[in-house]
Amino acid sequence: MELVKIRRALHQIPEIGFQEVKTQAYLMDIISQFSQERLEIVKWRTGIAVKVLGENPTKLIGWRTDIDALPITEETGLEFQSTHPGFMHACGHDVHMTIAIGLLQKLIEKPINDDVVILFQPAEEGPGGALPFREWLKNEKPDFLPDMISALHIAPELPVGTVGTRPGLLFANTSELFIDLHGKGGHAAFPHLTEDMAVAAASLLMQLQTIVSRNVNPMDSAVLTIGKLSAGTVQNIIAEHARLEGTIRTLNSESMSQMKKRIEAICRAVEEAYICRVNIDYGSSYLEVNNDHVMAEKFLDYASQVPDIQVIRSEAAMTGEDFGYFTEQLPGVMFWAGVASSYGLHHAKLNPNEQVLTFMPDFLHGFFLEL
Ligand SMILES: CC(=O)N[C@@H](CCC[C@H](N)C(=O)O)C(=O)O
Repeated sequence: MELVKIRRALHQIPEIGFQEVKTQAYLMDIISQFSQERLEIVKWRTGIAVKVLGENPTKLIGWRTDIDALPITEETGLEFQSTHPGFMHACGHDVHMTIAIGLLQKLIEKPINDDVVILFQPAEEGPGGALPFREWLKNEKPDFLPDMISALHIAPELPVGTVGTRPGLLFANTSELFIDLHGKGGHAAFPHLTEDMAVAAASLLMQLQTIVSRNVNPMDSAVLTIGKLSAGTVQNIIAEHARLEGTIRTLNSESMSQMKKRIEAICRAVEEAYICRVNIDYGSSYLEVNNDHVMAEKFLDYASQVPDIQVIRSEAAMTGEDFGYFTEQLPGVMFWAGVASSYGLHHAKLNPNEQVLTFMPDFLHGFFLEL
């Protein structure tokens, strides 16, 4: 199968978490074109689990790919750009899925001893598919729950052919953050008769930015990003509603609770100061990704012996990944795979180099032989 063609087809139909209907149908169609002799397939919501039976299995090896996209309007200008206005595979999950398809093909053509399950998991960007998928496998399809699991994430800043990971903590603990402010709006000419939620939100945004610099231990690490701020309706009406949407990232759950306490205290103070109601919703949260030491070292060792592959020991990053729910209960390893794009993850011009598709399935097949 031509992987570039598959990646481009998937790139054209980006869908957000739990709406990956066309994506699931497309993947099912591709999977149905393979010899079915060694395959067992189950669907879970918009996801799929495909088991490839091995020659002489002693364990079930898992590979996870995420399948969802982001609400971003693509600006790459590529001939195969998104056909879904306002949505884009801006985090590389189209590349992840294609690599998984390539791996599936390799495993069918050259079965290994062990069984392998490939999980096509929805909703990584939100609200999180890993935890409910894991629980469903445990409760409903225990034969599809792997004994160990691995996954990759594209890294635009790394050259193609470079892979990197580290034993232990790789990615942060995350929580989404949605804050709504409600007050009395009114005519732009009579501010003294209103409570302006645009001003309250602006003040709140600035105060939230003091949490990392003033409340978090400088020897620890944390991020509080407000990615979206909206207020009001038109230019000459004082806003009665404002909304901040963001994310909190820490390296452990204690720092996460401490940051939430400070957010709540600041919101209470804003309520008082700006005479309004402030409602906080933490949306979904992800556990940190903790790589199993043995698997990560095995991966680094293996990769360092593969010709034309450069290996780095990565730093931990404040990225979030619901793959953390797999590493919570299973030995697992996640790694970065370079795709040399001048625009990064979550950017409307992200353009991963498709060269990665030419060797990654083989590389993973080789890694599975080492496990
Ligand atoms: C790999 C990656 O970019 N993951 C996302 C996960 C987002 C989780 C959630 N929606 C949040 O924003 O907290 C990331 O932004 O790191």
